[in-house]
Amino acid sequence: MGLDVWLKGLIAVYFVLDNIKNSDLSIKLKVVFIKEVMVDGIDNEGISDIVGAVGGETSLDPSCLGEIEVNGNFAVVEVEENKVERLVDELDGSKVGSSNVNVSQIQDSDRKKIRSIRNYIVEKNRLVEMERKEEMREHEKSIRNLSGKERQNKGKTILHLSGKDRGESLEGYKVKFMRNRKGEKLPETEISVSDLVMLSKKDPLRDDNPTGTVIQKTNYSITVAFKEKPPSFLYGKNIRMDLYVNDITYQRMKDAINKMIGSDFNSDLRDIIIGIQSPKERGKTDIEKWFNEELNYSQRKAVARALESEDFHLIHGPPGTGKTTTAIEVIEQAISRGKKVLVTADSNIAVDNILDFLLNEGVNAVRVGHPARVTPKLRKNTLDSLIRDLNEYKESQKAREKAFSLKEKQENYTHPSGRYRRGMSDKKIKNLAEENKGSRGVSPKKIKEMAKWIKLNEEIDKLFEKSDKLRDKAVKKVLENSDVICTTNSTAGTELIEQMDFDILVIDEATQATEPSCLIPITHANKVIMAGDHKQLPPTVKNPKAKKEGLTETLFEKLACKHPYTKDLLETQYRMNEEIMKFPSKEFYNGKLKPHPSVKNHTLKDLDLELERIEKTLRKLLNPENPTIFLDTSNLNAPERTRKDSTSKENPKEAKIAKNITEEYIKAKINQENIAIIAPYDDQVDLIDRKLNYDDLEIKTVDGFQGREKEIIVISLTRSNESNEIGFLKDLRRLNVSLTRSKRKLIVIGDSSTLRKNRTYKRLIDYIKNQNGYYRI
Ligand SMILES: Nc1ncnc2c1ncn2[C@@H]1O[C@H](COP(=O)(O)OP(=O)(O)OP(=O)(O)O)[C@@H](O)[C@H]1O
Repeated sequence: MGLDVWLKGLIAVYFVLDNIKNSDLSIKLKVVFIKEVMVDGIDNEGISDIVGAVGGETSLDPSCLGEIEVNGNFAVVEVEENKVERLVDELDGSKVGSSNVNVSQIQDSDRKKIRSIRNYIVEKNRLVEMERKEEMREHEKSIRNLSGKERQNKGKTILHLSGKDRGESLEGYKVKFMRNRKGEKLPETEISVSDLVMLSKKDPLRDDNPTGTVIQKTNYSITVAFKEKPPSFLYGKNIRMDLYVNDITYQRMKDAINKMIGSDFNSDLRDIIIGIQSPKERGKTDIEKWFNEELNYSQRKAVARALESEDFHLIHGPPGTGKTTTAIEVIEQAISRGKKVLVTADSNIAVDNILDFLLNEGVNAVRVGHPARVTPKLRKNTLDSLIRDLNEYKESQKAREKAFSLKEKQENYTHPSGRYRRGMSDKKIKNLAEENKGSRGVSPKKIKEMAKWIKLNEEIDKLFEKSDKLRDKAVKKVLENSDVICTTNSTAGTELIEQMDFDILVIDEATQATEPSCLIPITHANKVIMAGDHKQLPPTVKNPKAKKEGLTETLFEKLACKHPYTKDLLETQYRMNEEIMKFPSKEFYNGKLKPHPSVKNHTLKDLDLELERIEKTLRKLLNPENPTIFLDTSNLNAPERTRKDSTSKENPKEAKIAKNITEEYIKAKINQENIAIIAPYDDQVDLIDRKLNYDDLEIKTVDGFQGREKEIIVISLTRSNESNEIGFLKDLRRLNVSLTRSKRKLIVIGDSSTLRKNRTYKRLIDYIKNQNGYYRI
């Protein structure tokens, strides 16, 4: 038996059956030390592409490879140790399939770390994909289960449209859609400016139907911008428009997750996110000048500590404590230290809110995003608008216009299609034309025409290329000259800022964004400051399994729990009367909230109500000097009910009470804009909404009212049943949001016998009783 042994390390063992000659069995045992290399930058390539690349691009035999594990855009490949150097040398920078890859050896000490990164990437991609599929499923289900007409009645579809070409602009190729019948108004619809829509002719489920963004809407027309040239069927009749799912955000989340393995991601930030490293010790920052002199102690402390931190800092801002105000000071201080700042939030509204603050402070900020999704008054600050003033952009437009006019001219000549081309190359056609010759049965005249077409085409291509380059230059100029770039988390994944790096990223409303969503801007950042409140509602996740498995746990919350010292609590609130504040402060913020003196004792009394107009029996209840009221319906027999096919709840008697209270206040000359009615359930909101008809009165779900405030808030808790079920009222973050929206008066309507079974609700009722605000009806 011949035995060869290399005993450098005992990792892989090959048994090679050797010299099998009749019964003379010889076993050659070869022990090979195996190393791992990382192949980073693959796109859709798989194991066979990697094996193929080793065979094709290197001088190695692929049999030197062991196990290959592909994850997203990287792969970990086992290789015989003595081949590692050659593999890295020869494959690094070359191609695997159609991707250029970086190849590096994985050091033994890095192996554990890489496993953690790999697990994180696989896990987060899985959750994002679950959620993406859920959204698609919901959309498809609705299209399958409802007729076009039914969807139109629900405001999700518009039927019988016909498109008109409205040319090309920065927003893309524009098509204006109107009803087939001239002059017919559009039906009432949810589809509005900035929505993504899908257009179809016969089958709204075809996956090649074009999608675009609504850029303008009137009573008679909707104009949509398409990124790609739209198909001509849109200019026919009976086109259908459906509200669609925005898939690009999911793609960007996955791209950001996959980037965590490569050099594109700051490794300290990555390791903290993944949980294998702790945030670093802070430096020391002296702040000589405050941009906002009114900042209170806890806000100043948070600003200083945010500037001092090396990697992550969290500003925990309970309701009305000035999270955004504090974040603005951080940004201004950072700019004054010569830093470049990226500011994001999950929603366009939140980005516009912080941009508005910044512009009022005179900060040089630009908004990146589709102008249709930006508040009209801020549109002049969008990138699209700012580049228009630059010569580069003007030149780019000129080149584009010229290209289009050449395209028109081109139509006069014969297109070198298969029929006339007959296998001839462009060069050959041009040569023949110069020599005034025909060929392959094509006349010299046709050859000349085709040559002209080809030359024009070359000119057009050059013009488009020039136009794109000039436009890119203009974009770069605006972005480089701005101190701050504001955009949504999702749009931080746009190619416009792909190459940019920022010293500091500020994410506002960070507890409303999923972790994968925050990763998109973090790929550009060296340090991250997040403002949010994890005691309020988390981001909405539709897939119940993804929710259960952690997609609602935000990065803010994860870091706040794991590294509490990275977090500063803002303690002074500028919204609620002290009596309204006390209960949520005790329950959710360890009693740390303090009312600013300007709000501590404010009540409805300051608003000059005409109380004599309020019905006598209700005067005590609506008493302006009493800030918190609980109206108990337990003696009233006011049960909840469930609509057919609905998972939501409604409570007609509570709806009636909410209506009466609100109308009494309106009678007493409270401005409608100062009141809101909120309820945890959609169906209850809908029921109340149908009972009241005031233009400026807001009736919203609790979730939809997060981040907002009113002088008076009426809450209808809705649940009332024999089994004392309170459903998703059990999520106390929802209770926290409900109780912290009002400035001067909070009226809670609910059935104490159902609610009291939950200890927190019981304490709430007892607290209001103690404040003399409890009434049984
Ligand atoms: N130091 C301060 N002095 C005076 N007013 C302040 C101060 N800080 C914040 N405010 C005021 O408090 C209000 C809430 O501030 P801001 O919008 O920054 O809070 P927020 O925490 O982001 O709000 P929300 O809880 O609604 O998300 C604003 O009207 C703001 O001007």
